[in-house]
Amino acid sequence: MDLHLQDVTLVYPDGGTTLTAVDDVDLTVPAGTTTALLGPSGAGKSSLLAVAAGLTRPSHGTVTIGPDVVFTPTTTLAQATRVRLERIGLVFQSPQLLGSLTALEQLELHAHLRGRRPSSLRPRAMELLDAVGVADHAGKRPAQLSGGQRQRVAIARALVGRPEVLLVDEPTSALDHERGTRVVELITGLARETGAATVIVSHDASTLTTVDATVRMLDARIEPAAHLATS
Ligand SMILES: Nc1ncnc2c1ncn2[C@@H]1O[C@H](COP(=O)(O)OP(=O)(O)OP(=O)(O)O)[C@@H](O)[C@H]1O
Repeated sequence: MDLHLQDVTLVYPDGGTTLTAVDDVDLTVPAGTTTALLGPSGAGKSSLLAVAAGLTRPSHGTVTIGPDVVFTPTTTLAQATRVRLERIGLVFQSPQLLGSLTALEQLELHAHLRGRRPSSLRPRAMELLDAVGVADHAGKRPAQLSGGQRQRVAIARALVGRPEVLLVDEPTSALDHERGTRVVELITGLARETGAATVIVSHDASTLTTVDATVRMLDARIEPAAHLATS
């Protein structure tokens, strides 16, 4: 399903005044494609991702997945949580894995919480761990994995619920250039395979050689940029 943000504005209270973190943004991400969101610190990238994820209600505008308007200024916390659980995969800057679970168990628990049938969980979880190149480490806990391997487990975990939308915040910030490029390549490949409309927030344009489109945020607004994949 396509992800569509329409006329999205996000205003934070800021002491006695307000701060507009996202200002009237329109963004469409077609199903199965990856859009990179670039821009300087403070431009509003994480704020826009938080609105797309239903973690923050937009002050104005709507977020749509396929034909369904999912987030508006009046969406309740319960409604937003349900949409996030059922339709959206999130990967945060730090992988946020549970210390006591193995890599395989991280995925199984995640899928279970999203109501997937137990019989289908393990094969799908192993398939995804294999796709991100950590199948050999399925029985290891986070402390036994490298930073890059933990990031890969987090990406696999976000996809195990078969989300229609995948939102990834700074996946390469802790990685060197080569590993960062490979992680972006992995995400764009998985987006194509699974059909997830994917957004990657990044500081590092040099790792984004495989994305379908890139847009730049500046001072809370978005400006269209070149299609990297064809350049
Ligand atoms: N919870 C909040 N309350 C008030 N202001 C906020 C809040 N979160 C972010 N801001 C402000 O909103 C603006 C946009 O912040 P945001 O984190 O979205 O930018 P960013 O582009 O993701 O930056 P970075 O690349 O440094 O993560 C900044 O001016 C920031 O100070």
